[in-house]
Amino acid sequence: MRGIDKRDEGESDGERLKKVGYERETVKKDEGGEGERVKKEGCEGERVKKEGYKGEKLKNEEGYEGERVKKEGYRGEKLKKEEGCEGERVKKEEENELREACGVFGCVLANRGEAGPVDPVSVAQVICLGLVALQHRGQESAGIVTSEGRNKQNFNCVKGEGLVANIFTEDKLVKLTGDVGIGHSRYSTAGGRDLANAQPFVVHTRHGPLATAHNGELINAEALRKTVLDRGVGLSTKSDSELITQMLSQLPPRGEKTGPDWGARIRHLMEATPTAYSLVMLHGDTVYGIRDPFGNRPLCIGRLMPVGDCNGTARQDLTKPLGWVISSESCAFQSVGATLLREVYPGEIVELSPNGVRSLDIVPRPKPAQPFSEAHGDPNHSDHAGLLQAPPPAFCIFEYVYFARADSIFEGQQVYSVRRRCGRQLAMEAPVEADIISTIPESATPAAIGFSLQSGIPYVEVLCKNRYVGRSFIQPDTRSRQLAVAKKFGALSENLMGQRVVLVDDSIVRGTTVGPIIRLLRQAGAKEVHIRIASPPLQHPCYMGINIPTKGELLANKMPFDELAAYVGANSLQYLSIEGLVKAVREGVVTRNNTPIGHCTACLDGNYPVHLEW
Ligand SMILES: O=P(O)(O)OC[C@H]1O[C@H](OP(=O)(O)OP(=O)(O)O)[C@H](O)[C@@H]1O
Ligand SMILES: NC(=O)CC[C@H](N)C(=O)O
Repeated sequence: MRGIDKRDEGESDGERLKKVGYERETVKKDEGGEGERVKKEGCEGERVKKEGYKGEKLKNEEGYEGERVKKEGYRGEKLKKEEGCEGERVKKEEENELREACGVFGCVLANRGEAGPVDPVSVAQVICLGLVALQHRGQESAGIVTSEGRNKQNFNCVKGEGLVANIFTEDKLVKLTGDVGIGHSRYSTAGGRDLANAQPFVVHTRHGPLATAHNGELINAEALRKTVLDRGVGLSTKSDSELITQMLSQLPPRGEKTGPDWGARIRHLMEATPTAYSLVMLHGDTVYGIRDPFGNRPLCIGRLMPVGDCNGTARQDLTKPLGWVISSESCAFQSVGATLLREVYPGEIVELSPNGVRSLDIVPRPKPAQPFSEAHGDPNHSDHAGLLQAPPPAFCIFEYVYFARADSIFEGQQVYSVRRRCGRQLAMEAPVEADIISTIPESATPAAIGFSLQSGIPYVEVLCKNRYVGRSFIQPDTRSRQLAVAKKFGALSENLMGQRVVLVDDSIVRGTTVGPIIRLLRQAGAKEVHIRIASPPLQHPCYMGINIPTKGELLANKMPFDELAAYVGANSLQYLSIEGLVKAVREGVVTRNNTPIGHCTACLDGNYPVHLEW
């Protein structure tokens, strides 16, 4: 067996967590403030204890001082109803790619008090670096908004179209002053791709400016939009994210007695829309992190740590965080010098302020028997007991398969490890006699390695990837898409000449990639090419933040599975089963106290986590 790192095999949970930097927190005083941190065990930190909805006492979390702590058109317009099945997206040429979700990022510098001098940290720089690390999630536009504190009536804001590094040049970053801010990198799912729809969105409220950045797509955006417009509030775009910002600027149903009650406002929003969103929201000197009750999109919190001097003589206390960061994926923490604190729980509202991190609330998932509109229409609705009967979370399983960066951590496990397990599982489900196992770089590489480990067939690279060609292609026609594949890959002919090759990919969407690559390998001398896909067939559209082409364009829907191999020119083609994928994912999930686990597999089996009311 060549080219395989076997060190990872057979490791314990603890070893794995240690290796990936996942923290098992213990009570520790003096973490960026006076309070004690909540003891956490593994991925599932302690849920806040609540005494009623308003005025509840919340346990301190992270150094908190006090005791209390696409296009034009909406989803409905984009869909055409089909008899007896969920709506299908209206075909739009530029929507035909499997495209990523957006990336959100936020940063707050700590109130250091007597802690002594620290190296200056530019929040704008931190957010910019964070967005570069999240670039794979969205490449259409990006934005950063910073705040200079509670009493300022304006935010600093820079937005632009294209890649993060091209937008945030030095001259732009210096204008983004302030010790707190949020950022966004976007792939559109609602509203156009242009600058008008770039995020964060900013509105001026009676309590000063408010900014939000959103990853996801509201399943009931059309109804919410109507509600907002019926109140006489105008919207400047068709973006569901602007809608969120508008809803947050409104008073909660019970009003506010002294100043803004952001917890109540956010909760009101969450009760009005169950999924899909992970949000960062900026007001004054505080960033709020919000994850929808189904936890469909990822969100995690990190500590921004001092970096020691090059000569090893630290000029500052390395144990005290410089601040806190919040991100769609933990991969961004490494880039900014932060460590993962924990993931935000499904339904949780967290507050990151100069005093630390605290959990404000956890909003339950609506019970399936209870129509969603009834639950949120009732002002007395605070059915925490109902949590037990609520449906399980629905974290997007495709984050593991394709979207996320392999070094990110979800549910206490590294994405890379999950992908490798998928490859192992695939080798068990769909073995094949061959000489070498290889990958279509790069999301599929861990799965190919897993396949190799399981089968005992060596892993050998057969494709050279041009690193300057982007991850996904937005090409207007089939010829451009096929040439795009040729532009991206070259064959390593000496590695594959006369070989029976098993080529592992993470997914097939339209089949644009796999066919030309098979031809490339055959022309380079491959004797046989067997395709193994480390995910089940993609057969249904996603309405929760990922642009998946129409049903009719998905290769898996075009013909019976046993005809696919011949269609793409492979000797054989097989997919991982849904059960196999779920098993590979859940094997490494770290939970606490029987906290429910759940994943959204709607794009694979059509089981959407919430009944779609159209
Ligand atoms: O069937 P298709 O329509 O061709 O789409 C599927 C392909 O798209 C993705 O590659 P991409 O280049 O986006 O990402 P990667 O480099 O991260 O693997 C994915 O990894 C598949 O190879
Ligand atoms: N991909 C996403 O998460 C998109 C967020 C939001 N719906 C938008 O279109 O801007």
